[in-house]
Amino acid sequence: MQVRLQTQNTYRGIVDCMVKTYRHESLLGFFKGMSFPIASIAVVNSVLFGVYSNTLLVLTATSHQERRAQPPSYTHVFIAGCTGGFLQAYCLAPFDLIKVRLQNQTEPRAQPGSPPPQYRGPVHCAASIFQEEGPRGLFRGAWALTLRDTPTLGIYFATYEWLCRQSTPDGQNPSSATVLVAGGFAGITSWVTATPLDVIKSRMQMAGLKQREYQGMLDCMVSSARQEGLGVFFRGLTINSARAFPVNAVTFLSYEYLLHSWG
Ligand SMILES: CN(C)C(=N)NCCC[C@H](N)C(=O)O
Repeated sequence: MQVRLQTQNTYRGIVDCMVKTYRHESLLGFFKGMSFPIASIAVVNSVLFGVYSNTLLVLTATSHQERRAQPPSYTHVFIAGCTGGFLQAYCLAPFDLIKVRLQNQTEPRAQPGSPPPQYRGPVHCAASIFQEEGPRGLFRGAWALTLRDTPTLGIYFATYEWLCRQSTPDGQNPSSATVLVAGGFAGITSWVTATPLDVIKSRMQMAGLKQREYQGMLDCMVSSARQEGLGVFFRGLTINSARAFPVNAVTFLSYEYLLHSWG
C-alpha cells in the first residue's frame, strides 16, 4: 500500500487505495512483491546488526556483556548505527527495487486473453531489469536508499539505547517488555525521519516506467514538491509507522536473545 501511495497519484488515501486494490486485484493484490522482501529480511538484518555490533566493538573495545557495566556513548551508538545502515543499504537495494516494481503492478493476475503483467514474478523482474537496464539497473535508487538509511539507522539504535537505559537500573539487562517497547518506538522514530527520503527513493526506482524520468534526486524532490505540495514527503507515513512497531519490537527481542544465548 505504502509504495503505491508514494508513487501513484490515483489514490485519495489509505482506505481508497485498499478498496481499489481489493476490487481490481482481489486479496492477492495485498501480497504482491512480498516473497522477495521476506527472503531478504534475514540477509539484510544480519548485515545491519552484525556491522552495528562489530563497529561498536571496535569503537568502545567492550563486548556486549561488558557494555551493561560500561555503556557506550550515544555518539558511538549513532556512528555504529550509521555504519550498519550504510552497508545494509547496498545489500537491500536490489531486493527493495524488485519489491517496489512488483508492488506497483496494478494488473490483476494473468488471465487468458488479457495482456500479461510486465513482470511475472521476482526472478523474471530481476532478469528483465538486468537485460533492459544492465547490472547497474538493479541498483536504481540505491543512492536515495543509502541517504535514507545511513542517518536514520543511527537514530534507530540511539533511540533504542536511550529508551532501554531510561527504564533499566544501571548495570542490569533490560527486561523483555522494555526491549519490545524500546524496539517498537525505535522503529517508529526511524521511519518518521526516513519517510521523506523513502518517497524519493520509491519514485527514483519507478522512474522511466509509470513515473516520469528524473535528472537526479534533487530534481525528483523539487518536481514532486512543486506538483504535489510538501505533503508528498509524508506519504505512507501512517503505514510505515504502524508496521514499524511490531516489526522492530520483535527484531530487537530476537537480537538481544541471540546475543545472550551466544554469551
Ligand atoms: C529506513 N529505516 C527507517 C529503517 N530501515 N529502519 C530500521 C528498521 C528496519 C526494519 N527492517 C523495518 O523494516 O522496519
